[in-house]
Amino acid sequence: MPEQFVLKTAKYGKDKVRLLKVYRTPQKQVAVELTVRLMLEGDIETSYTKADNSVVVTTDTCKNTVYYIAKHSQNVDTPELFAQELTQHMLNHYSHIHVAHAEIIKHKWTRILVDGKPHAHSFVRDGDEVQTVHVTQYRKGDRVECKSGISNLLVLKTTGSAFYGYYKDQFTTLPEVWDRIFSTAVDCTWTYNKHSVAAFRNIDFQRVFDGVKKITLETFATDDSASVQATMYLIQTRILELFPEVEETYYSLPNKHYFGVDMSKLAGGIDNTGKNLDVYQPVSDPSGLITATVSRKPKSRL
Ligand SMILES: O=c1[nH]c(=O)c2[nH]c(=O)[nH]c2[nH]1
Repeated sequence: MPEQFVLKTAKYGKDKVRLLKVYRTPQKQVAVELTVRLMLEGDIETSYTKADNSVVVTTDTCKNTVYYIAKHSQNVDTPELFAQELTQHMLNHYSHIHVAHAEIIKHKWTRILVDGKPHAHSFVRDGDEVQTVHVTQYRKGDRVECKSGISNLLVLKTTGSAFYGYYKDQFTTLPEVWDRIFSTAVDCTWTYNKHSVAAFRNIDFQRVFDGVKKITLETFATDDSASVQATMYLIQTRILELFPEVEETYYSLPNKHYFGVDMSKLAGGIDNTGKNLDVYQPVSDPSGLITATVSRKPKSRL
């Protein structure tokens, strides 16, 4: 190997391992559909630098392991726990693997309501959003890190959003508005501050997920929004206030613009402005993109 080069990072595994797990009881059945990426790091350098395959736990084995753990786990419905069971298995079985990552997308299947009651074994895809999880487990210190999230949660409000008072100079053409459409596709993640395996597995992940989604939707709906930035920060601080086990939140909100259609030259002139504005054109690009990470302040040392 040329002496002047160094292998700086190396990580490999299987991506897009898709599975449906069904838990059956006489009363009802539970369906969980996941897409899994399982990635490994460790003493694997020589497989890259010396064509030494003896250190390679094959990506095919990674795929088999996902199905093996899914077969035996009681926790596939809680992707954080299932992910940690995957990473634990890899660290237990392969002594030269020192870091394992399980990234999971949980697809939405909601029970169909029949006469108002959730059906025992039939489901509908009733939203575009997915639940996301990235668990990283380190052999060193038996440490678990977890980033849970929601992706592609589409929302829109038709009033209760303004944008004015922003910085203006000769490059500014945007008109100020006191009432506009606000629409976005929420992408967010949050991390937990419990890093030992035992403490991690005691977190009520479903409660946090439900709470984050509720805060996101209710704050979006009710905040008299001064900007995407201000509404986003309000959501993030409310999450940190309600869930002490959450250390940090990251939000990424595209500003999906809806502009009023100019009808002044249509059919002799139609007023679609001001109080008469009710026909909009969705403009998919370009779109604003607002992001922020909000975390707890480090505790000051006494
Ligand atoms: O909420 C907003 N934040 C911005 O930073 C911005 N910029 C822009 O053109 N429109 C908006 N809206």
